[in-house]
This record gives sequence, structure tokens and C-alpha cells, in this order.
Amino acid sequence: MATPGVGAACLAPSAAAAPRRRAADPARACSARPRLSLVRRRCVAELSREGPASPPLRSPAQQLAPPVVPGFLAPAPQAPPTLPDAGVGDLGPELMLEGIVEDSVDRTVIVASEQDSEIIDAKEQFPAKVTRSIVFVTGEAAPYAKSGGLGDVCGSLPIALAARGHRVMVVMPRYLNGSSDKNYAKAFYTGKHIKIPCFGGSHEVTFFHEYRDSVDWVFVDHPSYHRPGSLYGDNFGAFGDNQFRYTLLCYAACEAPLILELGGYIYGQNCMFVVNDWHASLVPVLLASKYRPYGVYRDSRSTLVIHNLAHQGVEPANTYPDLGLPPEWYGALEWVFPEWARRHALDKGEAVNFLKGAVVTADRIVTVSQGYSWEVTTAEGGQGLNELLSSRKSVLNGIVNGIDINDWNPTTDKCLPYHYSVDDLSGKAKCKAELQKELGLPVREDVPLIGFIGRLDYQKGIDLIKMAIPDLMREDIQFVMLGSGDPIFEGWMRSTESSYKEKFRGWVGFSVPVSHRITAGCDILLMPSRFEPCGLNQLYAMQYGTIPVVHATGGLRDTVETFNPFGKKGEEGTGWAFSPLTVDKMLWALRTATSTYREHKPSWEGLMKRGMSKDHTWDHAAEQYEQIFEWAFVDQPYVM
Ligand SMILES: Nc1ncnc2c1ncn2[C@@H]1O[C@H](COP(=O)(O)OP(=O)(O)O[C@H]2O[C@H](CO)[C@@H](O)[C@H](O)[C@H]2O)[C@@H](O)[C@H]1O
Ligand SMILES: OC[C@H]1O[C@H](O[C@H]2[C@H](O)[C@@H](O)[C@@H](O[C@H]3[C@H](O)[C@@H](O)[C@@H](O)O[C@@H]3CO)O[C@@H]2CO)[C@H](O)[C@@H](O)[C@@H]1O
Repeated sequence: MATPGVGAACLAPSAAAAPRRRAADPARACSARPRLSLVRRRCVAELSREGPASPPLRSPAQQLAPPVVPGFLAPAPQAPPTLPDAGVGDLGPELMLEGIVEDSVDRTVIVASEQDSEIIDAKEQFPAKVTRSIVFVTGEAAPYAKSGGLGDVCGSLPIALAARGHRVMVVMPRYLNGSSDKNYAKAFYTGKHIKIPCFGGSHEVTFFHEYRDSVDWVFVDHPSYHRPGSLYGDNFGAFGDNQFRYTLLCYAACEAPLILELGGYIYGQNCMFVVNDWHASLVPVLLASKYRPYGVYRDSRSTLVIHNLAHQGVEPANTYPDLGLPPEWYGALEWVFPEWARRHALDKGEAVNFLKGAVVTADRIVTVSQGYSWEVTTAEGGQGLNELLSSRKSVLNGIVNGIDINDWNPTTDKCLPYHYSVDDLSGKAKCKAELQKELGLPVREDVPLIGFIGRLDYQKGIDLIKMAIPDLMREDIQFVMLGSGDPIFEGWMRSTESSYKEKFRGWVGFSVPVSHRITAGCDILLMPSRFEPCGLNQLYAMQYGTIPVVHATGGLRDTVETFNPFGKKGEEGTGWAFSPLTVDKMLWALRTATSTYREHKPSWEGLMKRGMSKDHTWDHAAEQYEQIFEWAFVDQPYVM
């Protein structure tokens, strides 16, 4: 494999031919008083320019601002508006987009530095010390489109950050596949569309928008997002044009803050782009190769969030010209498969790797747990990117995911037949009985009900469950699995159900309500993941008084403390984290758990209550993200 060093960045073009930046057009600045509902946004936009940007890159407006003291919200600058409201289309022929077409007329842009006495004091109102404009870019976000944990995180972390005072936009595709269409019903056409020159043509995308829970949800619309199947593939496997689909997403996401007037304001050039997984990984490459050399986005930064290194967006090297990137930037995406992975003797293994591009060019890198941030730097966990990630250790951090406790709350959950809380667990036993009824299993309180929920993927260790089932089915237990994915495992779940009708249920499919009922109704949740960057199901389980039995890896090891009856009061643990990952060890952990369930009721209740009392909200994680953003803005942005 080629050494995928950060040195690839040296291949950046020179900025010698940077075109003149168009001056802000005062005629487009609205002199009218903004609607009251806009006041908070304006305030956030103003404050967001006051972060500790690196001196040489400060915009003229920022140079007029008072000196910045971290954590201190200085008053807004008294200068005339200088933030350009222009997209790439305004910046000259060197930049590649063909221009912005606006359907609506008479739009006004209220620029961020306009004064208004009604502006509220963000410091008093919001927990964040410094508020920013944050742009999430993702392949999925619940409730619009979700295939797994990425969707959960991108559907909830942005809301948590907005609640802390940030101005937050999420940019994702507008998937229309029949089943998800209704989720976009409240998103309206913005009147903006752009043409993206890539893949040998000019591809028009349009933007839809919904403002919900204080977040601007922006949906990129293109015919390639309208097709039956799941988000990334169908029964025949992954879609062959995924590279094209997510290239469009990344270009569109770079334009959105410059051209979309959301609630009357553009986001502008001083943003933190939070790019999630490979689908969004071209964003930092585009910022560095196609914007910053021309004076755009020099005040922005990017944070790559790695939810799962298993998917990197790797395609043959000859697709590079399709991406519309300057030829000199090939090195940033360059990827060479090791010899053993090549198909034949003449195969040179040359490829382009989207995720690698972001690892090279992002200003900060976050993995979704601390454990995983170490694992990705090892040969065992780094999926080929370990050396490169090690070379970026100084900007690599781990932050354990939070959960959306509005959605996952046993006291209010709309999917549950009964509700319960840490103070009154009686509803949980009723949820178990209802689940047993729903599944057609014998309704018995005394039998431990074990659950599994997840994508049927190599990552999740389904093969271990498969190997353990004959042993497990000899015991007095019940087992329910909910999952979809690998057709081999789907077939196995169906046949296991017919072999063990009294004990095993295999629900093949994707159903959010069923996943909630399993989480509440089971006694134990099993997660024998081979690797797990964070894992959300064990957090949901603990929140619902269901005891996690997990392989001690990544985020599972960080979040599940093995039961120790002799531990200090309150620190006796929340579940079982077993290691190494073998069938025997997994069976040992399950047997220990089931015998504790049967024979040590007070200990079991203690386990339930400790898990339910943990703070799994996003608050702590959101604060840690803010710290990462601040560090990113202290540093220079990635340039050639
Ligand atoms: N058949 C089904 N029906 C209904 N719901 C289903 C389902 N299959 C899965 N889900 C849901 O999908 C989510 C799975 O989240 P996880 O974090 O456990 O794993 P995932 O590997 O998808 O996420 C990746 O990203 C997340 C987020 O960062 C990391 O936590 C994780 O380690 C990483 O692998 C849960 O909400 C679960 O209930
Ligand atoms: O939220 C769940 C996960 O969603 C993402 O993973 C998807 C991945 O990004 C897609 O590319 C696709 O993966 C396919 C892969 O590209 C292909 O080579 C082949 O191996 O089949 C895969 C399955 O179709 O689907 C993944 C979801 O199944 C996200 O990147 C992960 O972090 C999330 O865990």
C-alpha cells in the first residue's frame, strides 16, 4: 500500500491566479428591521464571527472587530457589512460551479454585522461559551432517512448544538424511495438550484429546506436520490453510482452556506463544517482545493467525524477525473490496495478513497468514542488508515455519542404499550409480557428474554450468535433478533425461528417501533460486535433498564462497566463487557447474566437502576465538540 501521508497535501495548487473577490453589494443588505423570530439567528451569526481566528486569515470585517478573548463575547463590530453573500458562481471562472440560479425575485440578505438593539445576549441565553455557524454534512439523519447509528447521531447532535446557541444547518440528500417520501413533507423548495460540473457533465441539484427544532435541515435534490431500495443500495448490493451521488452532496454542501438565505440570512464563510463518514468526505478536500485558494472559506474549518472506518468510499483510480478536482490533488485521495487484496497479477490496486481525502485535509478528526480513537491508529482497527491517522494524532480525539432522550425515554416513548421509570419499574415487566405476546412466545416473567438489534453485518458479530445458538437454545431462555442486511444471515434468522419456535424469533426488516419495543421488553441486550466505534443500542438499553452484554471493544468498552457485586456502592457496574471475542466467552457472559437475573433479583435491579440513572444526553458530548471546534479555529485551516 502507498504511504498515505499527510504529505499528499503538498500537491495542492498554488493560489497565484486567485480571482478578485466581489465586494458585498450594499443593495442586497436589508435595511428593514428583521422579524423578531430572526433576532436569535442574527445574534448567533454575529457572535460566530468572534472566535479566535488566526490573524493572517481574518476577513476585513473581523479585523475591525475588537480583540477576541476566548469565552468572552465581544460586542458586534461597528463596521459596514463586508461579508460577501456570494457563492462560488460569483467568484470567477477559475472556480468550477456554473452559477447559481435563483427562481425567486427580490430576496434580501441581512448580513450578519447589522446592528439591532433587540439583539439578545447570547451569553446569558445559551450554554455555549462561543456560538458558531455549524454545517453538518451527512448521508443520513433521522427522522428523514436512517439506515443505522449515523442517522441517529446526525438527527440529534445538531439539535443539541442548536439548543446550546449555535446556528446549525444539516445538509443531506432528499431521498425519495417510496417509504421515506413522507418524511420530507414539510421541506420546501428554496428557489435555489446550482449546476455541478463533474462526471463529464453538468448536474443540476436543487435545495429544499425545513426549519425544525432550531435547526436548518437542507435537502439536496437530484434524480439519483430518487429510487427504490435503501439509502445506499438495494437487493442487488450497493448502488453503482454512490460515488457520483455523494460527490454531488459534497459540492452542494459547500455552496449551501453561501447561497441559501435561511430565515433571511446566509450562513456565510465563517463556518465549522462537520463532515460525517465517507459520504461527506470530499467537503474538506473541496474547501482546500477549490475554495480557499480563491479566498473563499479561509475563515471556515472542518471536522471529520468517523462513525465507522469500515466504509471509506473507495473506487477505481480512473474515476478521479470524474470528481472535478484539480489533477494536482490526486495524492490526497490516492489509495493503493495491498498486493493480497488485488484481483490479478497485473492489477496495480490503484484507487481513490474519499475518507482518506478527509483524513488528510480536515482540520480536526473525531471518532465516536475514545476507545475507538486509539483503535483506529492500530493495524488491527485502522482498516488500512492507521498510519495516516497516527500521523494526525495531534488533531484526533474521541467523543462518546449521546442519545436523543426525547425519542428514547421509557417514561414517554410512544412506541411502548406501557411506560416506566427508574422509580417505578413495573411498566417494564408489562412491556416484556406484551412483547412476548406480540412475538408469539410463551408469556413468562421468569424466563430471561435476550435481544439483538442491528445491521446484519460482519461488524456486528452475527456469526458468533449463529455459532452459539445450538448451545443457547438448550437453556431456559428466549431470544429475539431484529435486523436486516446480509441475505445469508436473514435466511439463517428465518430458519432458526422455524427450528426453535418456542424460544427464538428472527424479525427480518427495519422497524424503528419494533426496535423500541425490543429495547424495553427484553431483560438483556446482546452486542458481540467485532468492532464498535461507539454503539448506540447499549446506551438505549441502559436507558430502558435492559442490561447490555457486549464485547469489550471501542465504544462498548467505554460505556458498559462489568458487574462487580463487591464494587464500591454505586459503582457495581451496568452490564457485562466480555473479552476476547469467542463463542465460549460470550456464552459465559450470557450465563452469568441470566443466572444473576434468576437468582439475584436485588443485584439485577441495581444493574437496571444504575444504567437508567446514567446521563446519556448529548449535553456532555456537545460541550466536547465545542472544545474541538475552538481548537480548530485557533489553528490555521488546512491549505496546500
Ligand atoms: N433492523 C433494524 N430496525 C430498526 N432499527 C435498527 C435496525 N438495525 C439497526 N437499527 C438501529 O440503528 C441504530 C444502530 O446504531 P449503532 O450505533 O448501534 O450501529 P451502526 O453500526 O449502525 O452505527 C455506526 O455509527 C454509530 C453512530 O456514531 C456508532 O455508534 C456505531 O458504533 C457505528 O458502527 C440504532 O438506532 C438501532 O436501533
Ligand atoms: O448508519 C449505518 C451505517 O451507515 C453508513 O454505512 C453505509 C455505507 O456508508 C454505505 O457505503 C453502504 O455500504 C456498502 C459498501 O459501500 C459496499 O462496499 C458493500 O460493502 O456493501 C455495504 C452495504 O451496502 O451501506 C452502509 C450501511 O449499511 C455509515 O457509513 C456507517 O457509519 C453507519 O454505521
